[in-house]
Amino acid sequence: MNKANVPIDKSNAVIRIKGLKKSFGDYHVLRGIDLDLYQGENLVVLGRSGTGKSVLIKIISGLLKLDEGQVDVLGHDINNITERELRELRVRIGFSFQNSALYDSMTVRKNLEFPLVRNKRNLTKGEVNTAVETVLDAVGLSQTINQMPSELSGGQRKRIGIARTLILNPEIMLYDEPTAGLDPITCIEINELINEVQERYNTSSIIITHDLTCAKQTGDRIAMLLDGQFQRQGTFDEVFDTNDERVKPFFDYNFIK
Ligand SMILES: Nc1ncnc2c1ncn2[C@@H]1O[C@H](COP(=O)(O)OP(=O)(O)OP(=O)(O)O)[C@@H](O)[C@H]1O
Repeated sequence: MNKANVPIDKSNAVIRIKGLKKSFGDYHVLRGIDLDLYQGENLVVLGRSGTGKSVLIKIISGLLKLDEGQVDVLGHDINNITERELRELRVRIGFSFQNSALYDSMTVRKNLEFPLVRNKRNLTKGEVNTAVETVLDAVGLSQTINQMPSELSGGQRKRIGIARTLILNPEIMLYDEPTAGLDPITCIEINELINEVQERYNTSSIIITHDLTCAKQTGDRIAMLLDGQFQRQGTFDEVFDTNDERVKPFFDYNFIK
């Protein structure tokens, strides 16, 4: 699969992180993170379990306080922001969680309407319907509109979860292990969807994954978290062109060498 040729604006960082540190007691998880996410870019974050990828996402979305450093998201200093500004900022960020976080007792339509009705109260019924239909078309699942989540496959649930975040037209997408638990063909379809979202919605995304096929297919740039810092950054081939024993096993395991 060829990655879409989406223009990336390197003069415009939608997320700018400088010298970020975060510890829990004596455990120094993030030890001086520097990272920019550029407008239009898919940035893949790799790292072993427990290296702090989720902590990083939680800090970016204001769910966790940082200890030291500077984190700017869409022009807001996340450490100096009111609760109201933070709520408004979060609407501009789409989260795709591992478990898709759908409401089991609601149809696909109701699941998609929910964030819209909660965040944009003055929409007409017709506008809500159009938004639901547009976003379902974008994820290729128009036919599921009246189904319950329990009737969908894992891959379809993942798509509906992504549709539910897209319905608010986010500027930034944060994907937490988007292909975890899916079969290889569905993984490739989700990778393609991530690229379609980048193209169609003009989003800038951080994709956390252990899946190097996902990294290779979706990432314009790869950043690898090692010992609390992004010590390797670049294209997929640049990051893995190394004999570093902290890096090589990732590649060898994923591609069975
Ligand atoms: N609220 C918290 N209180 C104490 N320790 C925490 C807290 N949140 C995270 N940690 C610790 O920080 C470390 C990094 O956790 P994090 O969930 O970010 O890892 P991760 O890189 O996302 O791992 P995985 O790939 O397994 O999801 C872990 O050792 C975890 O136990």
